[in-house]
Amino acid sequence: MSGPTTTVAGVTVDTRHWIGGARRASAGTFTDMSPIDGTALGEIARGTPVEAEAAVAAAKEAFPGWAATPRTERARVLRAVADGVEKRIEELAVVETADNGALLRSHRRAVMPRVAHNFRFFADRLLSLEHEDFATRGHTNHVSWDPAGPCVLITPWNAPLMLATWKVAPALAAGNTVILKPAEWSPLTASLLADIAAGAGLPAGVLNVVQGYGSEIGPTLTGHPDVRRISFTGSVRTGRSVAASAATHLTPVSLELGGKSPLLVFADADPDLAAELAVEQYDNAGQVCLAATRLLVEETVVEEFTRRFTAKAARLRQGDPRDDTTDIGPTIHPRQLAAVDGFVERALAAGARTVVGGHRRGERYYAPTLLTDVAQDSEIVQEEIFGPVLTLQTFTDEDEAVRLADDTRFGLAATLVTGDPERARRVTARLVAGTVWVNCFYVRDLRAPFGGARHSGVGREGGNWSFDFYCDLKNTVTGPKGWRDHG
Ligand SMILES: NC(=O)c1ccc[n+]([C@@H]2O[C@H](COP(=O)([O-])OP(=O)(O)OC[C@H]3O[C@@H](n4cnc5c(N)ncnc54)[C@H](O)[C@@H]3O)[C@@H](O)[C@H]2O)c1
Ligand SMILES: O=C/C=C/C=C(\O)C(=O)O
Repeated sequence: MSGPTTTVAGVTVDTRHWIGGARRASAGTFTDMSPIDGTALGEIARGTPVEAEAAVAAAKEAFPGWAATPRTERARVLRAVADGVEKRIEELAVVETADNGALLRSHRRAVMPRVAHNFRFFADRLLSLEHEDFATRGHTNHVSWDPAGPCVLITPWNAPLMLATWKVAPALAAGNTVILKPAEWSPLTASLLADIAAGAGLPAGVLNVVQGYGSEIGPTLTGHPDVRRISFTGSVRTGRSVAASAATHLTPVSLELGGKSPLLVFADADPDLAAELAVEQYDNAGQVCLAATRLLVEETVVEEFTRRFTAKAARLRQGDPRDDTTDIGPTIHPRQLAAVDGFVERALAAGARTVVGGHRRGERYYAPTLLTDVAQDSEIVQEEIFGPVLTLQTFTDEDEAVRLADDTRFGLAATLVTGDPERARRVTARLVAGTVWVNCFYVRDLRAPFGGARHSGVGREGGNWSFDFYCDLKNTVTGPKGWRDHG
């Protein structure tokens, strides 16, 4: 099992780093376990600062060539990567499910197609990047997006390849080179991406993948003087240390962090839609940064809402994520399960009441849970749990709804269910959130900005915002005499 490759669900995955267009081992390894049943999937190269340095050096060396590659050629290569992903959707899906325990049917139908779309979208966007030129007293201002340099991209385990490629694609499109550091609980699809990118003709050193524990290699990457951008998705705590480390060289950082988003259900809402959207929050066993985990329901409809919610929740099937009839899979790691359990135990001890669930199912699964009788300032309402645990609170009017919704340190997303468009406009304007969904959830258009307010993050990615982040914007001012008089 400690060879240079491992076989997962019939797919061969190289377990070494990918640096400068070659595979490279480390002296040590770590064991990658499947959340489905705890089987060891492989011994993964455990990066040290030596490999992290080598990856930055490779990215630095490859940068001038890739930056000078015409946009059309960069776009062509990224589209070839998208084609490569599409050819291997089944393999990527089965490996990702083995590695992070999210539903196989979602990986097949939605997530891996989205991975391909990430590449195709940013390839297209690159070719349409245009700013108008502005004239100032006869001078012309021309804005260009220059490649910035090596980018460090650090990603979490809850949607490994989707979140990695959401950064890798725009960073590469922009003409940068990349050092990708996948999460240690789900490193496998990043290694497959390296194979796919190489097969698509991405030159050596343009994409590098270094595996290992964040605490062991993260600081070398984030505090490196040759790194020009850092994009991080993960917890608030790690985000803070990434930002502190980036400050050493004033490296610009984009942070997509945690959330504790509200779902507001007004009395004028379609009751079935409200319950449907609420139950959707158990997707991926609640391990979704955007999840609306705080159900805020107008008092007059809370009984009906609870009845419908409970009926729908009772129909959810929890079990093996490879089974097509499963709705909710395992928690990523027994340590995460213990953390979820701890949150619920403490909430119950503080007086919360269980409406649904409230317990483990064996060593790897946590039952979908709804708790009520929770205080606004309690841990269960204020802290991100990252498990299938929702809280239910009521409000009596719009003001109280907004006050409760905005009263955490987060601001990633909010979902409203209402039949009144005027109310939707009023409430949306008062919510602190990077994304507000009205009568829907999780609909994503890559042209839109994505990110969070307050502790949910810094900056926005998506559409041109991604290029604004990954590029050094340059304004060129040309004098009124133009070129003729200056030879
Ligand atoms: N806002 C978003 O877009 C978004 C999306 C998905 C997940 N998340 C958040 O991610 C969290 C769950 O993911 P997680 O548990 O993997 O997060 P995490 O912060 O523990 O780890 C994220 C990544 O950071 C690395 N890391 C750890 N220490 C580091 C250090 N000192 N320097 C550099 N890198 C380091 C890890 O190895 C991993 O690759 C949740 O808080 C969730 O809300 C946010
Ligand atoms: O769990 C978090 C999911 C984040 C989603 C995105 O970043 C996206 O859809 O691009």
